[in-house]
Amino acid sequence: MSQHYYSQQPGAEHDRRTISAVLRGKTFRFTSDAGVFSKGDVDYGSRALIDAMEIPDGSAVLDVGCGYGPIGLAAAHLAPRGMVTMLDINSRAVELARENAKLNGISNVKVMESDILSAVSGQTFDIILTNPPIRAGKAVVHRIFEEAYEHLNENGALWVVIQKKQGAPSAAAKLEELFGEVREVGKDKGYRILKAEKITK
Ligand SMILES: C[S@@+](CC[C@H](N)C(=O)[O-])C[C@H]1O[C@@H](n2cnc3c(N)ncnc32)[C@H](O)[C@@H]1O
Repeated sequence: MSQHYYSQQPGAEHDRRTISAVLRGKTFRFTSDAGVFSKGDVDYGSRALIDAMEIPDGSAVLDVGCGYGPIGLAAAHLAPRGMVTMLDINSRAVELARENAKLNGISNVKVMESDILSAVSGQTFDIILTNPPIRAGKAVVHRIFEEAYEHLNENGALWVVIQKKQGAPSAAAKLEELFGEVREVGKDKGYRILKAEKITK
């Protein structure tokens, strides 16, 4: 069975642990496990995105590739009257994200197993957040961007964190092709935060 963090069913032996992290002023506890992304600590890039993201209360938010949940759960904390949908292809990550919502007393989330955005067909969102699975390949990352564009409301925004050396320039080019314009709204070490707004004229 595959051991990659982006597998549907990671075969790795369990190695559950609970870590804590302060995100946007709230102390979260996250249970992580072998076979999920960044199990030992909240990923530096995810933190950079969490620090930069603007989530107006009441927003319909989508976190694509939620892992054990730091980005989506931080968004749910920032928008208590909003609803955050969290998706991941990895069934272990999905279970952990559900568990972590409970562990942190967060109820305005839905967590679903999904290949890209397949589980939310027909739904649209105000904000889509992603720390994309670079190791799954460029085709997957570009499909996430394409499907995100399709699932955004008018004036909605896609926020992406990506390392410069892992393809930020090519991601920005793809986003520009889809959205017409993309802005770099944050920079932290080698990470770039890109924001693309869906403005139809
Ligand atoms: C870079 S990790 C980010 C995880 C999490 N957001 C975090 O901050 O820790 C990318 C995530 O995308 C998921 N993923 C990979 N391929 C996917 C796909 N085709 N559809 C949905 N999620 C996918 C992986 O399982 C992984 O959890």
